Amino acid sequence: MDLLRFDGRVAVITGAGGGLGKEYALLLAARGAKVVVNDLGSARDGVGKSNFADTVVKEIRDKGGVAVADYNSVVNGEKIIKTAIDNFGRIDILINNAGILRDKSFLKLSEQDWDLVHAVHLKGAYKTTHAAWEYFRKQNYGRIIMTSSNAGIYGNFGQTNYSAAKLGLVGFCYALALEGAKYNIKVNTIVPTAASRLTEDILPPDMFQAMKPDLIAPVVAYMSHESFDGTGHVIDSTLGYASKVHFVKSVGTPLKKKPSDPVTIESVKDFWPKVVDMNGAKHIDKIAEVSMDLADRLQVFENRAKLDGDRYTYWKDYNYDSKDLSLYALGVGASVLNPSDLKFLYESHEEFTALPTFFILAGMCMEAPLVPAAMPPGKHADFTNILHGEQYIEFVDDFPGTEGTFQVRNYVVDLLDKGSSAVGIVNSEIFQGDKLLYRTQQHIFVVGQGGFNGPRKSDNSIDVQPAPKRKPDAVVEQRTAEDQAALYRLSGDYNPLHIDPNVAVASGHTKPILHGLCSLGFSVRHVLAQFGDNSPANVKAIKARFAKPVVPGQTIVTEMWVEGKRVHFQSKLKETGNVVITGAYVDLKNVGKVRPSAVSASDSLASDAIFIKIKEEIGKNVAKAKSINGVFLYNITVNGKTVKQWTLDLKTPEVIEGVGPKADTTLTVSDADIVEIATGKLNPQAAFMKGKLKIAGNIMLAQKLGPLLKNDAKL
Ligand SMILES: CCCCCCC[C@@H](O)CC(=O)SCCNC(=O)CCNC(=O)[C@H](O)C(C)(C)COP(=O)(O)OP(=O)(O)OC[C@H]1O[C@@H](n2cnc3c(N)ncnc32)[C@H](O)[C@@H]1OP(=O)(O)O
Repeated sequence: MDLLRFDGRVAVITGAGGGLGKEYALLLAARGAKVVVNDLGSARDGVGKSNFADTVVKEIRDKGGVAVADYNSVVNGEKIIKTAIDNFGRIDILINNAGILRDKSFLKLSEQDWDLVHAVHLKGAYKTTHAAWEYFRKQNYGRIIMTSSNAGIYGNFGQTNYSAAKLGLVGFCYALALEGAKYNIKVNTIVPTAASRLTEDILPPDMFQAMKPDLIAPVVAYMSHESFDGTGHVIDSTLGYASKVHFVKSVGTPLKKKPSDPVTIESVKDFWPKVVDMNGAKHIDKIAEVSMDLADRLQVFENRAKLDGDRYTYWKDYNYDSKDLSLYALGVGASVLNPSDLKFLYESHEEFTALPTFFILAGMCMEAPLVPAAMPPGKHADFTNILHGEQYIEFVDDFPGTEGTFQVRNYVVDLLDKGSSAVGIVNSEIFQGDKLLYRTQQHIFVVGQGGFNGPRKSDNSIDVQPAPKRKPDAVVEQRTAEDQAALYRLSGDYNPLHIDPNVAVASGHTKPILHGLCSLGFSVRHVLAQFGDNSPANVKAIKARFAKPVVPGQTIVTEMWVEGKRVHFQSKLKETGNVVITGAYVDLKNVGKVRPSAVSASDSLASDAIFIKIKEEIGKNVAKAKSINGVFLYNITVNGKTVKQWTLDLKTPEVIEGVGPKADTTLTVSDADIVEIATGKLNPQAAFMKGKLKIAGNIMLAQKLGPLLKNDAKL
């Protein structure tokens, strides 16, 4: 990297007779700047005189640098700037470093102590800066450094005068940075902690030794360089470390429940914990954003109150298109390895459609803090303590299409007190124009925030239903991927609990957990494929409770029971046996053919059809395929005796038992072709491209079968 040089630049450094100022002067001079070494030469209380500046100038000159000494007080800042102009004809860099202390506890602090400290730090910086400003503006170039202090930012006992002046410099820097922006004048602030005349008997001796000013000088020099583009930054630096400091503002709260309520001293008291709750606090960059931010929050508040009086209500628009559907389907485990999933993944598929659970997303209200706002005084809800407890969706009109815009009304219907925890019940109604398409209900479990004497039950709650006490009618298992939550979150639930290990641990988990809706998406796919003809439009309603967390990578085992048009289900983890979804059901319009759960029914049917044809072609007896956990076992028999046996392993983590191409679709479309592919007479890729074959899964199956069957045909 090229050295950052200051050739041709003139720097004025106040208080440069020792400590930090001296280091700045030495470093800038060594890199080619002409330097005005200003120092009044007094002790740290501003009393006395010495010739420190000459010593520094000599050191610079001895090393071949260019410098002049200046003994004016910063209170006469214009004289210091004149020294630069008289000697070097210009000024490019101004480092306001001079300072004094008059430390006393506030009771003993005199007005003179106050004024003197302000005169040197704040007024001194004003005087030098004001004098330099006209030059900076004319030449369209300037670099200004203010010097603040941790005492100003955090306050320090016995330094009320100094703390006030030092924070004043931060405000000065922020405002001046705005005024200088269009003239290429960058104004920044250093918050140094270093060994200097100001700190020598304040810091412990060991620390005093380690806090060398020369570790801070490069930071200040960089911020003074022409390549430095930042402005309005406050940079804390010590011990060779630097960090940015800025203010943050809490999310805050309206001080009333509804817009029509008055703000009273009591309501302020009630809402105070939310006023000072710093979870989700953010930095605001510009003064204009303060009012914009407030307007946004008040808008949410107004929206919340729309239509529903006392309820916390929030209206929003929700847009989606085919890409959202495919991304969601991938997030809940659909895969091209599973031919019957293609219609959820491929927008050109002739049956392309959304999974029914996709539509739950419109009702998820991540952007408006509905449950947090509904919490009673002294209780709070945020991403560190909420868990998705239950979910319901009910389609009341036609199944929605593959793209659209909805108008969504979300509101909290009840806040339940479960003793140690709270449960917020959030209803959503999803409209297109005036038409209600469907509704959802979420139970948001707020860990540890109960005990506010609220109701335990709600008439508005759509409750889970226990599964029958008999062996399940079907079981489907599917492993989730390690990256499942990382993929699922891209559908809009960016709760860090699902990806950030630190947040997960802070919320009491050992690692990030899967979104409840992701596990639900898996299980509902299983139910749909098993009993719903794999047709989302066949679904009327879905309900589930998330009983235990799932970790990405675990295997979801969905157990199903058919009772009329209701398919009860529960989901277990294969690895632990834990039941993770309970009391769940899918209400169907029509229950499809009930398929045996142990065999991948549709794949088996497709391959059976192939075998019948193969039998005709090769004149051999081919036994029916059997499937054990997705591995097909085929027997070639001659005169009742097995002469050859082979397996076709369709099992991948993503292939689901019980889900495959619909047998009838497959066979009517490509019956003869499959045989031709299997016996190597037809190139499946070409057939697919010509649109002759529509279901890619058959191609996969035939491709795998082809070589095997060819060999078998030779028997
Ligand atoms: C603001 C923006 C909104 C966005 C929301 C969604 C954001 C998402 O990113 C968040 C997620 O996806 S989190 C992941 C999915 N959820 C989970 O993993 C939760 C799993 N469940 C559990 O751990 C426990 O059931 C647990 C901890 C929930 C409860 O266990 P326990 O404390 O042991 O409860 P228990 O003693 O059994 O019961 C106490 C009372 O609570 C009711 N209850 C239990 N589980 C519930 C649940 N899951 N949902 C709703 N209510 C539940 C019980 O019925 C009982 O009440 P009562 O005595 O009145 O019957």
